[in-house]
Amino acid sequence: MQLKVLYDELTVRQKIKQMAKEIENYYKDKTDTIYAICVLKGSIHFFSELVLNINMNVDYSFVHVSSYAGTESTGKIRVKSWVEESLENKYVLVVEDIVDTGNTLRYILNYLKKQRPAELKIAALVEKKKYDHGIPIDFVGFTVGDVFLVGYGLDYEEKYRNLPYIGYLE
Ligand SMILES: O=P(O)(O)OC[C@H]1O[C@H](OP(=O)(O)OP(=O)(O)O)[C@H](O)[C@@H]1O
Ligand code: HPA
Repeated sequence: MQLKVLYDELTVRQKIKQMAKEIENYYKDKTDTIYAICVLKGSIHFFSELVLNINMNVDYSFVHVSSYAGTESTGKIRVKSWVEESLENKYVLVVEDIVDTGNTLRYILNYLKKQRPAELKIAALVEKKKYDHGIPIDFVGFTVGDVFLVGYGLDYEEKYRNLPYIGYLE
């Protein structure tokens, strides 16, 4: 398989800055603190870059879930760690690197909703339109079709996560 660049480093960083401004504008009249949840492992770089560019108070939390084998979703979500604090009355922003089948996000949202946050919003660096996942994403970076992406946190069998750009395997 050959690795090709889809969005170079500058394009990714500029997009994340733009998303950070959108997010800031959305929250600034609602709350003084965003409770951002990073979905590990894939969202690590997006999360870090995003919160560094949001000019308001952001509390961090992490969930670690996985469901992929190679390029296919197994459909079974394995939870490796979960949020420990109460989410009650918090302005929760779930930060995902990619929404593909939507299985991961659906699972996460289902549990987070039960914790009665004031609001539950979603930011995704990439939304894939291969399936109709049916989940409205509030803040989207890039929209792609049927292509398997790597880099900027996205992996293929744990490889390529640390590429500073988003590429695809052909
Ligand atoms: O919409 P879906 O089809 O569920 O795909 C999206 C999820 O898949 C990837 O995680 P993965 O399970 O590969 O774990 P990782 O984040 O540790 O790579 C990605 O980081 C998303 O969380
Ligand atoms: O395109 C992808 N790349 C890496 N991980 C993923 N998880 C869902 N879709 C993808």
